[in-house]
Amino acid sequence: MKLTVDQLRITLDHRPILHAVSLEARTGDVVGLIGPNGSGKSTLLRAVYRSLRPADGVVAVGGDDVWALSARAAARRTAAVLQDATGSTSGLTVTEIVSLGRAPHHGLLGRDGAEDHRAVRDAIDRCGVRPYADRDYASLSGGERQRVLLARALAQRPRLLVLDELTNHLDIRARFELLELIRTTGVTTLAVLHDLDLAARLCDRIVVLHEGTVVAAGPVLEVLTPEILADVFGVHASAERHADGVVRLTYAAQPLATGKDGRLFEGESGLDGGAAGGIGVDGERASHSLDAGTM
Ligand SMILES: Nc1ncnc2c1ncn2[C@@H]1O[C@H](COP(=O)(O)OP(=O)(O)OP(=O)(O)O)[C@@H](O)[C@H]1O
Repeated sequence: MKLTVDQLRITLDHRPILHAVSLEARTGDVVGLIGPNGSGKSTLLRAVYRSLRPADGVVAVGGDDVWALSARAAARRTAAVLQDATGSTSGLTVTEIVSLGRAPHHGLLGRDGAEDHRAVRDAIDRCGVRPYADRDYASLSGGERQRVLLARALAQRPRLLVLDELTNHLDIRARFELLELIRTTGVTTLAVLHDLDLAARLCDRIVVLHEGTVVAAGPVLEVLTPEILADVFGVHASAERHADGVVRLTYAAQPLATGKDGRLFEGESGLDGGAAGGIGVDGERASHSLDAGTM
């Protein structure tokens, strides 16, 4: 299902956090949400999965405003995997946790039917958690837990998947496996990612959030430009599609220099003060030289 966020404004504790944010994820697309710490990514996700009501603006999934749907109806469409969001899991096994994903589909009696069992079995197998399906969830490692939480989300058979730093605890192989899995689900996905290389690999499109405003959105190579990477993330970097079809980023060894007030000095990125993103860029040059290195 298509996700549309239109002119979303969110204020928390009298502080405007999101300023008229608009974005779109077409049906089946994997859209990456990137931006520096505190730029508003998690807040935006909370609004998308209907845990935070916006002051203004609309979040629509499949064309319906999520706040016009019941919480249950919205949960049948959208599943979220959040950072360290385990909820109340004490004493539950992995299979029981994954089964919780079926709750929005249950009738009044709340009993699991054949379809529920199939969805749980499928999700457990797809996410590779079968070897510890009978273990106490609390006894799992961080990476194992993250797989289980993805399995719970997939058991929900959502039409929109919302992921907040899903790959945090995962080793490099597990990251690739999980990202590949997400791509093969065909479910529309909005994923917050800090690792820009992973974002470039996983995503059809990328949205860059900076200080609560969308400063760039579009296909990976159109968005991960040296100017955006310097202006928003404060690094010298460039993205390039390699012969194997994978987009990789090359970073300079050091970040851009910052002044005493935390503002970025202009390095070699050729930015001017009016560049997209709005970080103030002083006219001075960084005093150090930047060696190009590959990560
Ligand atoms: N309940 C709240 N009251 C006031 N400010 C809040 C509240 N929750 C979050 N914020 C602030 O909103 C801003 C955006 O936070 P958010 O968690 O959405 O950022 P983020 O981009 O997800 O950051 P990170 O990459 O560090 O996880 C931050 O400055 C944060 O301190």
